[in-house]
Amino acid sequence: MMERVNRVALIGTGSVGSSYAFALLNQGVADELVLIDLHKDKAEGDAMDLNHGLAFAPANKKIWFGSYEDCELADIVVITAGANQKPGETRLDLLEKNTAIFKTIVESVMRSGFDGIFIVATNPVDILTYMTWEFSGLPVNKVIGSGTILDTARLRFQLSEYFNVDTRNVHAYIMGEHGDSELPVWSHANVGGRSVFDRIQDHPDKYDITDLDTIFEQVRDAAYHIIERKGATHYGIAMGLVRLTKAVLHNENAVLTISGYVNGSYGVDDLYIGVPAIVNRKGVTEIIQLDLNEEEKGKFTESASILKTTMEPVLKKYLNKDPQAGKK
Ligand SMILES: NC(=O)C1=CN([C@@H]2O[C@H](COP(=O)(O)OP(=O)(O)OC[C@H]3O[C@@H](n4cnc5c(N)ncnc54)[C@H](O)[C@@H]3O)[C@@H](O)[C@H]2O)C=CC1
Ligand SMILES: CC(=O)C(=O)O
Repeated sequence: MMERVNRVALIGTGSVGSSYAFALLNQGVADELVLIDLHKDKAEGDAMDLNHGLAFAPANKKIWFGSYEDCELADIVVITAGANQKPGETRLDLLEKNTAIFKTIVESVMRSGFDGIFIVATNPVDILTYMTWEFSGLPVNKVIGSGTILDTARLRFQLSEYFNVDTRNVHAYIMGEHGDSELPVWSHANVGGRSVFDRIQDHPDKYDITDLDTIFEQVRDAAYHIIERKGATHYGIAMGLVRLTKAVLHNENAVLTISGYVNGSYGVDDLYIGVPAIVNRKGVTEIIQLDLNEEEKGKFTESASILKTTMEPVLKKYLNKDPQAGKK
């Protein structure tokens, strides 16, 4: 019996989108990839360019420049379209213009008859994931934001440099807003199974607990540092999005820090926010409830409250909804 081919539709082939398409092709993850962008020439040019790499790709794939009708048969629609931060701008500053863009995009995707999984990366990602869920009418498990997947990868990298251990043996999460109010979950961070606190105590000559603050600042502010230098960040998030795509298409039950719908856990209601979650072919099947310490709980609640307050104007304007109303 022939296995059904899987299809990813990518909306937005700018820096993040085209890097994602390139990484997806190189890792041989999707059978079909359709590229869609308001700037049609860019999407068409990318499709042509990527097709010229097929001879060197791990498997034969189909890539084309398409339209919203192609989303009907897509397993996943990845959205990386919209404005990015200019130097000095925060992610939250992008809310108004990107919500307007998302309304058009998500409604166009849904008109095609799409019934797959949305993966959202555009900023502010937590709020735009919420808006995608509302605009689409799909169940919460089928709408996923990249959340703190990139921040978690940045934290693992910084810790791996500090402790001189392979990044893949460092386990630590960033939770909360993908943005300035995010938090490191030190209480569950470990290197090769040994907690970061124990590891620091094991080598007091080399390590100091106060260095963790500097490590976190580097993670939280990484996007600003990169944007100052080259105008955008795209490779890290592109690889994070491929990781998420693979978790869905390969039904992995992978634990990733994504922007998931939280309604009751972590003391938060009716919000998309960065949390560890189990991801498989159905999307997000479980938000993992960690035992955060008091300081972490406080920071998570504060981050959630910042997101709620920030999203108030778009909830009112587009959905006539009061974000403080709580549980649905
Ligand atoms: N979640 C994360 O961790 C990260 C998120 N981002 C975000 O990703 C988004 C994209 O960033 P870049 O790729 O650097 O921007 P970019 O400006 O290079 O690309 C944006 C693309 O969106 C397209 N677009 C705009 N309106 C559209 C519409 N209505 N329909 C279809 N396509 C449309 C543009 O033509 C352009 O090709 C930004 O919001 C950025 O902040 C960036 C890095 C990391
Ligand atoms: C731009 C952005 O969201 C990031 O690199 O984290």
